[in-house]
Amino acid sequence: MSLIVQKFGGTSVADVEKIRAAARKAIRAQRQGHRVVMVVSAMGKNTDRLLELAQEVGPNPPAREMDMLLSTGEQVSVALVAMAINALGSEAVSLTGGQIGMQTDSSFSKARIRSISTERIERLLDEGKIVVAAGFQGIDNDLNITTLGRGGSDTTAVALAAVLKADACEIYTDVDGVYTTDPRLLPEARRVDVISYDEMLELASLGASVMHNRSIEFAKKFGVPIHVRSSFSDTEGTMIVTEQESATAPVSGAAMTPDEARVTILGVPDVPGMSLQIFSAIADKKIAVDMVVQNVGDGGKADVSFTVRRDDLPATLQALAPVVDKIGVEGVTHDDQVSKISVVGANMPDQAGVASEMFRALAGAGVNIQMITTSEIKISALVPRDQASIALRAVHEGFKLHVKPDDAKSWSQIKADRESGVEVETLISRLRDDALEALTLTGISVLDHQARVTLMGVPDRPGIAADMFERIGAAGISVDMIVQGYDGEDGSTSVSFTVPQDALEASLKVAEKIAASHGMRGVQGVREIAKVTVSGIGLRSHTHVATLLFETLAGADINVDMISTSELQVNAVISSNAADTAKRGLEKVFAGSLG
Ligand SMILES: Nc1ncnc2c1ncn2[C@@H]1O[C@H](COP(=O)(O)OP(=O)(O)O)[C@@H](O)[C@H]1O
Ligand SMILES: N[C@@H](CC(=O)OP(=O)(O)O)C(=O)O
Repeated sequence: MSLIVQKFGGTSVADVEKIRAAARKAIRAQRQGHRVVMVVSAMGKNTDRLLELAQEVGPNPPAREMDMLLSTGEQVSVALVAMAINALGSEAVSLTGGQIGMQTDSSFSKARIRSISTERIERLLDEGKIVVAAGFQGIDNDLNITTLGRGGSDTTAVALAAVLKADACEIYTDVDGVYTTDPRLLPEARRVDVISYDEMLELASLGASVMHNRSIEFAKKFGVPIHVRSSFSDTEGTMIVTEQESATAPVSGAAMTPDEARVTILGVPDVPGMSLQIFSAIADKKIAVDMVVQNVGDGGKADVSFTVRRDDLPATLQALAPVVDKIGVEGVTHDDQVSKISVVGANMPDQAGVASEMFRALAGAGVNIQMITTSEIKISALVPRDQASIALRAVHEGFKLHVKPDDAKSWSQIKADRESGVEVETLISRLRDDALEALTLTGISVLDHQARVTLMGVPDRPGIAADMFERIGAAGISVDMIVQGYDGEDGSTSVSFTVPQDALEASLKVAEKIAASHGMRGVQGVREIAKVTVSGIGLRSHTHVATLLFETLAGADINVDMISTSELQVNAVISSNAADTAKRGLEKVFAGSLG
């Protein structure tokens, strides 16, 4: 008998009528012959209300008590959903996270799942019951209640689908699928039939709140197909699977993270270990650092810029104060009026000019780009917050995301193309019962024979990045990593990018011309660099990967020139002659996580 996991988010159980509608969906699935496990979130905005209540009682509530409080939201809704099912004539049993045997670590408010025991659920299903499980919560070794982080019910659902080897995992929500961008922000956004795990993982961590990013890590790791669909209709939604919708479209989705803050540390001594000191001080405070750009400045000094969530800015500055004093920098600037706009596309690595197209779209809308980072399948630009909405619309329009690509495939076509279910079987056999959410790395690689070009004193105004990368593209040079920092002192920034070593001369020639036409300070070229890449699943949520990378490189006296991070990769550009040492060091450090 097939098994379906159905997850209902807060908006889908916001009132009694919606609870009844959710109950009817589960009953219908059961009457169609499926065994049904529901995962339910707290009603409507209940979690927000509980958070406000805690703040009213006093500042800085203990993390353990917060989880105790927040978990009550789900306890209310599972009981009501089970009652609704019983009232409609079917049998249901509600279970808390502890009762479904959801064992987590003890990181309150962001606990990771260790294991799930399925016996009780299976027994109840065998008895013909619908199991209504509380999303978002678990218990640690000491039976403390933990929560998985905001939006974590998606992760509960996908994890349950994985361990129960469910035939389907349906995420019911208030939109009828995944769109090319948040349809509430951009009504012209298009619903996609299919999106790949990699694309959804990046989009989810870049602001597409429709899915919790860790649920996609799970789905990718264990090959769980996810169906995102509407609670309020029966239309087919979006399938999140290994495959992507189009084999040619350079960009599949765009996202905005509105509340970001930028911090720039000016004049950091350009010697090994500096980044480590800076970022480990911040990591110690459990603050997630996002876009990291290190620009090689003049005279052996570097400017290090990064972004954090706007709420985390005060704590970040506090954590930095002793470090910057110790290492002796020239100054620290910050701006909490910035937003991040990102585009994501699995076909990006095969196509030149995607970055310049994004920069052109932003320039066309008069948007000034303050920072840029690129990685394998995403490009992010930091923009002033008051321009964020026009920036999102501009990139959505620029890449014609409202238009379905000619070669777009439907889920049924993709399914038909699949040879067999073998791949899923092998993935499921990788289930490890003791550390379901443990870090999984897929490789450590070195891309050697690269060169770096840096343009210094780049004027901080709209259109410069677009012009720069269009001219480089027109010269037939393919650019890999791009980073643009922000120094905020004299209003100029610097931009670095990597190219194959044999394209260095040509790149420098174009760069000199660009520098002359925009009155830039100068151009620097470095031959013999290499990009070291750690690849895996969910690397941004496993924040210690970047810290360990810095630590390992600093420990081997290796200086990091450029950095970029994404959900799939952490990249560091270093000198070619240090590449082997770096690779060996990293392989040793990450030995336990390499799959
Ligand atoms: N790319 C996207 N596609 C669809 N919805 C998105 C996207 N990005 C953000 N969203 C937002 O996600 C919302 C659904 O997530 P959420 O409010 O957490 O629902 P739930 O309560 O069901 O978990 C939608 O209403 C939509 O505004
Ligand atoms: N109730 C929790 C968990 C959750 O996943 O909710 P939702 O499914 O409504 O995003 C929260 O608000 O974060």
